[in-house]
Amino acid sequence: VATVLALSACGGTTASSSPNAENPYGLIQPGTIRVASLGDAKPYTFADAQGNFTGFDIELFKDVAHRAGVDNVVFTGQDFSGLLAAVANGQFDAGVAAIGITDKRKQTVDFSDGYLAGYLTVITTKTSGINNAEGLGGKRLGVVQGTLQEAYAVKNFTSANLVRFPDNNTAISAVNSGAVDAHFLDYEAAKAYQEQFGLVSAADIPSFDAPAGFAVAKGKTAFKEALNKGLAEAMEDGTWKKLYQKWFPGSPMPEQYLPKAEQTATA
Ligand SMILES: NC(=O)CC[C@H](NC[C@@]1(O)OC[C@@H](O)[C@@H](O)[C@@H]1O)C(=O)O
Repeated sequence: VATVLALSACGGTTASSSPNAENPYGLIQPGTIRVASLGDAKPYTFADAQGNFTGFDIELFKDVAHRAGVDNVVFTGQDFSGLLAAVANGQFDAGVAAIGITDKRKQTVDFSDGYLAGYLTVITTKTSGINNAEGLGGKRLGVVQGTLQEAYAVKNFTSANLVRFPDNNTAISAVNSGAVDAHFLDYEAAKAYQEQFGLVSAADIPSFDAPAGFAVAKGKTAFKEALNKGLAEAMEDGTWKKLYQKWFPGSPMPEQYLPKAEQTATA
């Protein structure tokens, strides 16, 4: 009996992560998708007043998961810097947090198809005197550890003094307290913080070559394909457009995620 118990215990923890008939997507817990996300990247993903995760990325993922046959999705907030490793080592089934798809990141995880392409934005106070990227020279610039903003700033804002933070909230607190002169984050999150704290935008850097995708552990092919199929359906039936207009009202809408019939024939 001891042997059988030992085997079943072992099977209960490791076997479930490899796909099989009962668990075609190789989920940690069959029937539930465990997602690593962020609590402070509003309106992409954030915890609302009731502590529930919501936002564009969250609602799109839940829609896609539903189309893949899974309605039980559990979100956990964590620092961005450890998020991809946590997905890669099987702590989570997916990572959903406006995560730009890059070749470097593909060394750690696989990604779904892209679902959002936009800008990286530098925000600052009205009195900092920073009005563009050149104005960052000699200034303290906040970045969240592990983001594309960090990589971009290291390469391009060489005369700025980079200050690394675990998340946006701590970086924005540092801007508001004067501990840093500016913060470098995603465009829509920057807009939300501008409205909340009266901050202003100093530069918008296009990041269309790294659209956001859902991160999944390498080798979870059936899961990744199910997510891609759901994404394509959500784009074609206008769900993507509805969510974009809900969460990013007034922002220019990238065409490539609209229903085919609404895409102007680009040359
Ligand atoms: N949630 C975060 O802090 C992620 C920050 C950063 N996001 C970049 C991005 O994916 O944001 C959504 C879209 O604008 C993408 O074009 C962009 O690369 C990154 O992937 O590193």
